[in-house]
Amino acid sequence: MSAVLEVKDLQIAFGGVKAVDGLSFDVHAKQIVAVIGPNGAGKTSAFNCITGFYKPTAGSVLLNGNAITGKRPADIAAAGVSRTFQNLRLFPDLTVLDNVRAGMHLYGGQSWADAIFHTPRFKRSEAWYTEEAHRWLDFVGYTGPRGVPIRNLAYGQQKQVEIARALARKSDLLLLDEPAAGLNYSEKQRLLELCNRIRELGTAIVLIEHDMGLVMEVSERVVVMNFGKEIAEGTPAQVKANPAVIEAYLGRDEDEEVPHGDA
Ligand SMILES: Nc1ncnc2c1ncn2[C@@H]1O[C@H](COP(=O)(O)OP(=O)(O)OP(=O)(O)O)[C@@H](O)[C@H]1O
Repeated sequence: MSAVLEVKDLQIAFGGVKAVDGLSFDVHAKQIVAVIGPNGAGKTSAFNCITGFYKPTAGSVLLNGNAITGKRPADIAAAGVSRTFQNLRLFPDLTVLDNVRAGMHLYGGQSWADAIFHTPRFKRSEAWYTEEAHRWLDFVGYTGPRGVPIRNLAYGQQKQVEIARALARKSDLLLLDEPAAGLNYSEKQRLLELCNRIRELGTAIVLIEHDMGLVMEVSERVVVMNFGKEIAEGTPAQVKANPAVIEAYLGRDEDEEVPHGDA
């Protein structure tokens, strides 16, 4: 079976800094791949290249065998890539429901005329968007209020809504940038279980994550970056035992976790 995502020798430089310097990995349907590495290793820059927020200096990105390298973020999203952000990017004044609905208009098929004249087609599809939004909020296990502005919610709830919004696009590939950051223990457990249910939908997941307990439990493969370079790739067990990985984390910042911890 061909890969959902193929990243080949991806590179991006900012002035003299090679933020990503030769990253290659594949992700297949129903696979969860983690990208780990110390702060500043280049993980988010890699996500930004894959999703079109940055134009790679070299290398290629293929989605279901088709090159999406350097395309605009909206085109890459429409092609089937959804993402969440390290610092949430929701519309703070829109309601929970409208934030999720906003994620769906990419593939809505409504015309301006439908929207202006509120045609039956428009009303039908608006009702459908609302139903779908509720369905995805249920799917992620969101139990908070749905008609209030998102800015009123606790951080963990906002993160759930961001994942619901990404899922509502029904993409083949979901990129999660530090989904466990700021979550408490039980929220992390629910996230782990959610990742497994997303996998069952047939969606491929790539996650950047510092919580090594979560990474080791949820991922099939782990890609390790340090100073822009890919220093290891393998199963969680292989990566944990890799001397280059242990070395990279020993030179880490105080607040980073070591991959052989079970936290
Ligand atoms: N837009 C940019 N302009 C200049 N330098 C950048 C830009 N984006 C990233 N960098 C640099 O690229 C390097 C990699 O940063 P990046 O944010 O990708 O790392 P990261 O692995 O995601 O780190 P963290 O775990 O802290 O989020 C860093 O040195 C960073 O300062």
